[in-house]
Amino acid sequence: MTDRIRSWTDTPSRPHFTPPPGAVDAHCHVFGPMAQFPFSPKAKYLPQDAGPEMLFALRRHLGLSRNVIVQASCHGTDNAATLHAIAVSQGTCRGVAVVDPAIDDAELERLHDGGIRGVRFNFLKRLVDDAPKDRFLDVAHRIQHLGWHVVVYFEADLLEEMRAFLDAIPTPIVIDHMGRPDVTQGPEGPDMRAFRRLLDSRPDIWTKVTCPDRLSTIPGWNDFAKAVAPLVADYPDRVLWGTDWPHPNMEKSIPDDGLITDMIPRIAPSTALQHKLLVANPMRLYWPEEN
Ligand SMILES: O=C(O)/C=C(\CC(=O)C(=O)O)C(=O)O
Repeated sequence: MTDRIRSWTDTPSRPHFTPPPGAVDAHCHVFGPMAQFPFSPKAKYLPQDAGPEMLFALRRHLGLSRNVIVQASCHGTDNAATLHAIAVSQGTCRGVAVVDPAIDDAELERLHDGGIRGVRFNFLKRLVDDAPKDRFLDVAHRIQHLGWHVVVYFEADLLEEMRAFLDAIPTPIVIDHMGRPDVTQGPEGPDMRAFRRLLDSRPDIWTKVTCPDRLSTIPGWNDFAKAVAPLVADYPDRVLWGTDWPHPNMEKSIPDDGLITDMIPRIAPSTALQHKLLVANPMRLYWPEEN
Protein backbone atom coordinates (compact mmCIF):
# COMPACT_ATOMS: atom_id res chain seq x y z
CA MET A 1 0.00 0.00 0.00
CA THR A 2 1.54 3.35 -0.98
CA ASP A 3 2.23 5.51 2.07
CA ARG A 4 -0.33 8.27 2.28
CA ILE A 5 1.24 11.69 2.75
CA ARG A 6 0.45 14.08 5.57
CA SER A 7 1.05 17.73 4.61
CA TRP A 8 -0.47 19.59 7.60
CA THR A 9 0.20 19.97 11.31
CA ASP A 10 -2.24 19.06 14.06
CA THR A 11 -0.69 21.75 16.28
CA PRO A 12 -0.75 25.06 14.36
CA SER A 13 0.29 28.07 16.43
CA ARG A 14 -2.34 30.55 17.56
CA PRO A 15 -2.08 33.56 15.22
CA HIS A 16 -1.28 36.97 16.73
CA PHE A 17 -3.61 38.49 14.13
CA THR A 18 -7.33 38.46 14.92
CA PRO A 19 -9.38 38.20 11.72
CA PRO A 20 -12.46 40.47 11.48
CA PRO A 21 -15.90 38.91 12.08
CA GLY A 22 -17.06 36.95 9.04
CA ALA A 23 -13.53 36.33 7.71
CA VAL A 24 -13.36 33.78 4.87
CA ASP A 25 -10.64 31.22 4.15
CA ALA A 26 -11.17 31.41 0.37
CA HIS A 27 -8.69 28.68 -0.63
CA CYS A 28 -8.63 25.37 1.18
CA HIS A 29 -9.40 21.73 0.41
CA VAL A 30 -10.69 18.53 1.95
CA PHE A 31 -9.13 15.13 1.41
CA GLY A 32 -11.59 12.26 1.71
CA PRO A 33 -12.27 10.59 4.11
CA MET A 34 -10.98 8.05 1.60
CA ALA A 35 -13.26 5.23 2.80
CA GLN A 36 -16.28 7.35 1.86
CA PHE A 37 -14.72 9.47 -0.93
CA PRO A 38 -11.99 7.55 -2.78
CA PHE A 39 -9.21 9.49 -4.52
CA SER A 40 -8.89 9.67 -8.28
CA PRO A 41 -6.95 6.84 -9.95
CA LYS A 42 -5.07 9.68 -11.73
CA ALA A 43 -4.14 11.39 -8.45
CA LYS A 44 -0.53 12.65 -8.42
CA TYR A 45 -0.44 12.42 -4.62
CA LEU A 46 -2.19 10.19 -2.09
CA PRO A 47 -2.93 12.13 1.11
CA GLN A 48 -4.12 10.99 4.49
CA ASP A 49 -7.70 11.89 5.36
CA ALA A 50 -8.26 15.60 6.05
CA GLY A 51 -12.02 15.96 6.27
CA PRO A 52 -14.48 18.73 7.12
CA GLU A 53 -14.37 18.34 10.90
CA MET A 54 -10.59 18.95 10.81
CA LEU A 55 -11.12 21.95 8.49
CA PHE A 56 -13.74 23.43 10.81
CA ALA A 57 -11.50 22.87 13.87
CA LEU A 58 -8.71 24.78 12.11
CA ARG A 59 -11.17 27.55 11.20
CA ARG A 60 -12.16 27.95 14.85
CA HIS A 61 -8.49 27.91 15.92
CA LEU A 62 -7.59 30.68 13.45
CA GLY A 63 -10.65 32.82 14.24
CA LEU A 64 -12.21 32.49 10.77
CA SER A 65 -15.92 32.15 9.96
CA ARG A 66 -16.33 30.64 6.50
CA ASN A 67 -14.49 28.55 3.93
CA VAL A 68 -14.38 28.25 0.16
CA ILE A 69 -13.41 24.66 -0.51
CA VAL A 70 -11.49 24.20 -3.77
CA GLN A 71 -11.62 20.73 -5.31
CA ALA A 72 -8.16 19.22 -4.83
CA SER A 73 -6.57 17.51 -7.82
CA CYS A 74 -6.26 14.24 -5.87
CA HIS A 75 -10.05 13.87 -6.16
CA GLY A 76 -10.07 14.51 -9.91
CA THR A 77 -13.51 15.43 -11.26
CA ASP A 78 -15.43 13.63 -8.51
CA ASN A 79 -16.55 16.54 -6.33
CA ALA A 80 -18.35 14.38 -3.76
CA ALA A 81 -15.92 15.07 -0.89
CA THR A 82 -16.14 18.82 -1.50
CA LEU A 83 -19.94 18.70 -1.75
CA HIS A 84 -20.13 16.67 1.46
CA ALA A 85 -18.01 19.20 3.38
CA ILE A 86 -20.27 22.01 2.13
CA ALA A 87 -23.39 20.01 3.08
CA VAL A 88 -22.25 19.54 6.70
CA SER A 89 -21.04 23.15 7.11
CA GLN A 90 -24.40 24.72 8.06
CA GLY A 91 -24.10 27.24 5.25
CA THR A 92 -20.57 28.38 6.15
CA CYS A 93 -18.91 26.83 3.11
CA ARG A 94 -19.13 27.28 -0.66
CA GLY A 95 -17.04 25.47 -3.23
CA VAL A 96 -15.12 25.48 -6.50
CA ALA A 97 -15.42 22.27 -8.53
CA VAL A 98 -13.25 20.50 -11.09
CA VAL A 99 -15.48 19.07 -13.79
CA ASP A 100 -15.16 16.81 -16.81
CA PRO A 101 -15.86 19.08 -19.79
CA ALA A 102 -18.48 16.53 -20.89
CA ILE A 103 -20.56 17.37 -17.81
CA ASP A 104 -24.22 18.01 -18.64
CA ASP A 105 -26.23 21.06 -17.63
CA ALA A 106 -28.33 19.09 -15.12
CA GLU A 107 -25.17 18.07 -13.27
CA LEU A 108 -23.97 21.69 -13.27
CA GLU A 109 -27.29 22.69 -11.68
CA ARG A 110 -26.82 19.93 -9.08
CA LEU A 111 -23.38 21.29 -8.24
CA HIS A 112 -24.86 24.79 -7.89
CA ASP A 113 -27.55 23.48 -5.55
CA GLY A 114 -24.74 21.83 -3.56
CA GLY A 115 -22.97 25.17 -2.99
CA ILE A 116 -20.55 25.25 -5.91
CA ARG A 117 -19.94 28.75 -7.30
CA GLY A 118 -17.07 28.21 -9.74
CA VAL A 119 -14.99 25.75 -11.71
CA ARG A 120 -11.22 25.33 -11.54
CA PHE A 121 -8.95 24.90 -14.54
CA ASN A 122 -5.61 23.53 -13.34
CA PHE A 123 -2.64 23.79 -15.73
CA LEU A 124 0.09 22.45 -13.45
CA LYS A 125 1.56 19.42 -15.20
CA ARG A 126 2.68 17.95 -11.88
CA LEU A 127 -0.96 17.92 -10.75
CA VAL A 128 -3.02 17.02 -13.82
CA ASP A 129 -2.49 15.02 -17.02
CA ASP A 130 -4.18 17.36 -19.46
CA ALA A 131 -5.78 20.78 -19.69
CA PRO A 132 -7.82 21.08 -22.93
CA LYS A 133 -8.31 24.84 -23.31
CA ASP A 134 -10.99 24.60 -25.99
CA ARG A 135 -13.10 22.27 -23.84
CA PHE A 136 -12.50 24.46 -20.79
CA LEU A 137 -13.81 27.48 -22.73
CA ASP A 138 -16.95 25.53 -23.57
CA VAL A 139 -17.48 24.89 -19.86
CA ALA A 140 -16.84 28.58 -19.09
CA HIS A 141 -19.65 29.56 -21.47
CA ARG A 142 -22.00 26.98 -19.98
CA ILE A 143 -21.59 28.16 -16.38
CA GLN A 144 -22.26 31.83 -17.13
CA HIS A 145 -26.00 31.59 -16.45
CA LEU A 146 -25.27 30.17 -12.99
CA GLY A 147 -23.36 33.31 -12.05
CA TRP A 148 -20.21 31.28 -11.50
CA HIS A 149 -16.60 32.30 -12.10
CA VAL A 150 -13.53 30.42 -13.26
CA VAL A 151 -10.48 29.74 -11.07
CA VAL A 152 -7.28 29.22 -13.06
CA TYR A 153 -4.04 27.79 -11.75
CA PHE A 154 -0.82 28.12 -13.75
CA GLU A 155 2.85 28.91 -13.19
CA ALA A 156 4.45 32.25 -14.06
CA ASP A 157 6.33 30.94 -17.10
CA LEU A 158 2.98 30.03 -18.68
CA LEU A 159 1.37 33.47 -18.20
CA GLU A 160 2.01 34.96 -21.65
CA GLU A 161 0.91 31.73 -23.33
CA MET A 162 -2.29 31.79 -21.23
CA ARG A 163 -3.33 35.31 -22.21
CA ALA A 164 -5.44 34.42 -25.27
CA PHE A 165 -7.23 31.68 -23.29
CA LEU A 166 -7.89 34.00 -20.36
CA ASP A 167 -9.11 36.79 -22.67
CA ALA A 168 -11.67 34.36 -24.12
CA ILE A 169 -13.22 33.42 -20.76
CA PRO A 170 -16.64 35.13 -20.50
CA THR A 171 -16.94 34.95 -16.70
CA PRO A 172 -14.98 36.61 -13.89
CA ILE A 173 -11.61 34.93 -13.38
CA VAL A 174 -9.71 34.21 -10.15
CA ILE A 175 -6.02 33.40 -10.46
CA ASP A 176 -4.68 30.97 -7.87
CA HIS A 177 -1.61 32.13 -5.94
CA MET A 178 -0.96 35.07 -8.33
CA GLY A 179 0.18 32.62 -10.99
CA ARG A 180 3.09 31.63 -8.75
CA PRO A 181 5.45 34.60 -9.31
CA ASP A 182 9.11 34.43 -8.30
CA VAL A 183 8.77 36.61 -5.20
CA THR A 184 12.56 36.98 -4.93
CA GLN A 185 12.25 39.39 -7.89
CA GLY A 186 10.36 41.82 -5.62
CA PRO A 187 7.22 43.85 -6.39
CA GLU A 188 8.70 45.41 -9.54
CA GLY A 189 10.18 42.20 -10.91
CA PRO A 190 9.24 40.81 -14.34
CA ASP A 191 6.82 38.24 -12.94
CA MET A 192 4.83 40.76 -10.90
CA ARG A 193 4.91 43.30 -13.74
CA ALA A 194 3.50 40.69 -16.16
CA PHE A 195 0.86 39.69 -13.62
CA ARG A 196 -0.15 43.32 -13.12
CA ARG A 197 -0.54 43.67 -16.90
CA LEU A 198 -2.97 40.75 -16.73
CA LEU A 199 -4.94 42.32 -13.86
CA ASP A 200 -5.01 45.64 -15.74
CA SER A 201 -6.35 43.93 -18.90
CA ARG A 202 -9.78 43.22 -17.37
CA PRO A 203 -11.62 44.61 -14.33
CA ASP A 204 -13.05 41.16 -13.53
CA ILE A 205 -9.76 39.32 -13.01
CA TRP A 206 -9.13 38.63 -9.31
CA THR A 207 -6.28 36.85 -7.57
CA LYS A 208 -5.59 34.92 -4.39
CA VAL A 209 -2.65 36.45 -2.52
CA THR A 210 -1.88 33.06 -1.04
CA CYS A 211 0.79 30.45 -0.38
CA PRO A 212 3.79 32.21 1.16
CA ASP A 213 4.94 28.72 2.14
CA ARG A 214 4.95 27.61 -1.51
CA LEU A 215 6.34 30.79 -3.08
CA SER A 216 9.00 31.83 -0.53
CA THR A 217 12.04 29.83 0.42
CA ILE A 218 13.30 32.08 3.24
CA PRO A 219 12.33 31.73 6.90
CA GLY A 220 9.70 34.35 7.76
CA TRP A 221 8.67 34.72 4.10
CA ASN A 222 9.75 38.41 3.98
CA ASP A 223 10.23 38.29 0.21
CA PHE A 224 6.61 37.19 -0.18
CA ALA A 225 5.36 40.04 2.07
CA LYS A 226 7.49 42.61 0.20
CA ALA A 227 6.38 41.45 -3.24
CA VAL A 228 2.68 40.98 -2.46
CA ALA A 229 1.74 43.93 -0.20
CA PRO A 230 1.86 46.46 -3.12
CA LEU A 231 -0.45 44.17 -5.14
CA VAL A 232 -3.04 44.18 -2.34
CA ALA A 233 -2.70 47.96 -2.02
CA ASP A 234 -3.21 48.50 -5.76
CA TYR A 235 -6.01 45.95 -6.33
CA PRO A 236 -7.85 45.98 -2.97
CA ASP A 237 -11.24 44.96 -4.38
CA ARG A 238 -9.98 41.97 -6.37
CA VAL A 239 -7.88 40.00 -3.86
CA LEU A 240 -8.76 36.92 -1.83
CA TRP A 241 -6.92 35.10 0.94
CA GLY A 242 -6.81 31.48 2.07
CA THR A 243 -4.77 29.01 4.13
CA ASP A 244 -4.41 26.37 1.39
CA TRP A 245 -4.97 23.79 4.14
CA PRO A 246 -4.24 20.85 4.08
CA HIS A 247 -1.35 22.11 1.94
CA PRO A 248 -1.17 19.47 -0.81
CA ASN A 249 2.31 18.10 -1.43
CA MET A 250 3.94 20.19 1.33
CA GLU A 251 4.74 17.16 3.47
CA LYS A 252 8.49 17.92 3.35
CA SER A 253 8.00 21.46 4.70
CA ILE A 254 4.67 21.48 6.50
CA PRO A 255 3.60 25.10 7.11
CA ASP A 256 2.20 26.48 10.35
CA ASP A 257 -1.30 27.79 9.64
CA GLY A 258 -0.89 30.33 12.47
CA LEU A 259 2.09 31.88 10.67
CA ILE A 260 0.21 31.79 7.36
CA THR A 261 -2.62 33.71 9.04
CA ASP A 262 -0.12 36.20 10.52
CA MET A 263 0.94 37.03 6.95
CA ILE A 264 -2.41 38.85 6.52
CA PRO A 265 -1.45 42.12 8.29
CA ARG A 266 1.93 42.05 6.54
CA ILE A 267 0.28 42.19 3.09
CA ALA A 268 -2.88 44.07 4.16
CA PRO A 269 -1.71 46.46 6.93
CA SER A 270 -4.94 48.41 7.45
CA THR A 271 -8.23 47.17 8.89
CA ALA A 272 -9.94 48.50 5.76
CA LEU A 273 -7.75 46.37 3.49
CA GLN A 274 -8.15 43.37 5.82
CA HIS A 275 -11.94 43.69 5.67
CA LYS A 276 -11.89 43.81 1.86
CA LEU A 277 -9.47 40.87 1.62
CA LEU A 278 -11.17 38.64 4.19
CA VAL A 279 -14.85 39.64 4.15
CA ALA A 280 -16.15 42.01 1.46
CA ASN A 281 -14.37 40.46 -1.54
CA PRO A 282 -15.03 36.74 -0.83
CA MET A 283 -18.63 37.47 0.21
CA ARG A 284 -19.26 39.33 -3.07
CA LEU A 285 -17.96 36.39 -5.05
CA TYR A 286 -19.24 33.39 -3.08
CA TRP A 287 -22.26 34.62 -1.09
CA PRO A 288 -23.62 37.39 -3.40
CA GLU A 289 -27.14 36.73 -2.13
CA GLU A 290 -26.06 38.04 1.31
CA ASN A 291 -24.71 41.34 0.00
O1 LIG B 1 0.32 21.94 -5.52
C1 LIG B 1 0.19 23.17 -5.66
O2 LIG B 1 1.01 23.90 -6.24
C2 LIG B 1 -0.94 23.84 -5.09
C3 LIG B 1 -2.05 23.23 -4.66
C4 LIG B 1 -2.42 21.84 -4.91
C5 LIG B 1 -3.58 21.81 -5.80
O3 LIG B 1 -3.92 22.81 -6.37
C6 LIG B 1 -4.32 20.56 -5.98
O4 LIG B 1 -3.82 19.52 -5.53
O5 LIG B 1 -5.40 20.67 -6.54
C7 LIG B 1 -3.01 24.06 -3.96
O6 LIG B 1 -3.28 25.19 -4.38
O7 LIG B 1 -3.51 23.57 -2.96
